[in-house]
Amino acid sequence: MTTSLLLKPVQHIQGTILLPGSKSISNRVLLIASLSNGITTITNVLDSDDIHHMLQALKLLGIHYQLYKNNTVCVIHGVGGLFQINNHALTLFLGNAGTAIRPLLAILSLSNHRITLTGDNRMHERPIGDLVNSLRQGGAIIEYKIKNNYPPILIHGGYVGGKITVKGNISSQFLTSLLIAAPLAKKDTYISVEGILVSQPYIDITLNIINNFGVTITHKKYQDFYIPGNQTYKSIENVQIEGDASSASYFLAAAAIKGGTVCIKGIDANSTQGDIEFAYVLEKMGAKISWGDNYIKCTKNQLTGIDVDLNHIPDAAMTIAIVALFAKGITTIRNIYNWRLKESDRITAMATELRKVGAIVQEGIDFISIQPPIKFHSAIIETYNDHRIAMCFSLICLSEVSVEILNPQCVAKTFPNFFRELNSISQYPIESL
Ligand SMILES: O=C(O)C1=C[C@@H](OP(=O)(O)O)[C@@H](O)[C@H](O)C1
Ligand SMILES: C=C(OP(=O)(O)O)C(=O)O
Repeated sequence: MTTSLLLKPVQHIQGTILLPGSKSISNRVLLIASLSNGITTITNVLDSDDIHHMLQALKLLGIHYQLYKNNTVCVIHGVGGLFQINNHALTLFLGNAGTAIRPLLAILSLSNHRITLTGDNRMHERPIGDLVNSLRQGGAIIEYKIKNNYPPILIHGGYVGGKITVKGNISSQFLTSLLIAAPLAKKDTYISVEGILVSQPYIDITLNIINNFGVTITHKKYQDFYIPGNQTYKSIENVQIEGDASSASYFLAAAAIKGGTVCIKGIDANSTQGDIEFAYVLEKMGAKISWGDNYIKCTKNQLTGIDVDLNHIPDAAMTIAIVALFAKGITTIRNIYNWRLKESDRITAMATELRKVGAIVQEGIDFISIQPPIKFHSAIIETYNDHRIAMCFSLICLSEVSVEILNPQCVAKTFPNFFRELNSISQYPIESL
């Protein structure tokens, strides 16, 4: 049965949001802490589906950890090397978490066993062939269980490193996965990136975390990477996860469209996440942004459409497509082909739903162009089981019409409390209370 959530028009936006931890950082730190040589205490861990899938997999792989404070604190007992797997024929279900299945594939290719990685239906449509090809170049034996290039996959191990190439144009998560595995490989690894590398700031997140766990990777302009093998990640006593910059985008946008002012706590200009750049894009569109120590503030102002390449911030870029509805003139978002390969075909999904609320939308293979509606249409929004479509379209309640969001629970992938948080900064007209 499909459930739905009706969001009534909001009159004003004002307040403070305390951000949950970053998905990208949480899953990387949980994995690397598990491979490290001691105990790591991680605070502000995100409590969401993507992280539960990683934690469940780590448990099945023999990692001991304790969770506290509603799963936001995790004490991990690292194994100081590869997983010590007792059950040699495991199946790990990873939902639709790209940040779980892809790095785990690379790490599990380093030891010998029979481990199947699988996920939900959409995961079986998300390509992983480029990563498998790179691992095979380094000796890995990996089989596709249903369809070539897609999960589920069966890993036999055999990966030793050496000279490999990886394609950069589909997902940066492939390179991230190779980088996380490389220090534990028997041989030194040389990775050469073929073609353009998409979503580059996520590589900085990876390099930064790897570096914090005591391993240095050298590279030339994100094209050629060198990683000595036979290394050990060194556990860190305490790691504090930054707030999630992609999740911040919805509240920054809400303020820009309908504020008042919203103060977002948990990130600032020093964030290691590329999606922090969203605030600068919003500023370019006209919003008033100010930065402080561990917070960003955004205040409403007249918004104007822009023409931008947002390849580097694909997740937060979706929120710009919604801000475009409230801006003067046309907004074009370019170089976003890989939107099509994520939780849904996000270019087609966004175009379809944006048209429902009255926008005139042009969709290309790698761009979307949005002309705002003269008058908003109240609509029932299909969310395609994509958390970001649900969170983006909830902002339609900042127009003069209500919006109904189908399957609102899908936000649990990265932000289970999203609607509660949005409500906490929303003020309603007296008559709708
Ligand atoms: O490495 C990461 O944490 C991520 C990288 C990005 O994916 P792509 O590199 O596939 O664009 C992003 O969309 C995803 O939500 C998280
Ligand atoms: C693309 C996303 O997720 P994943 O980490 O599964 O790729 C996302 O969160 O928008």
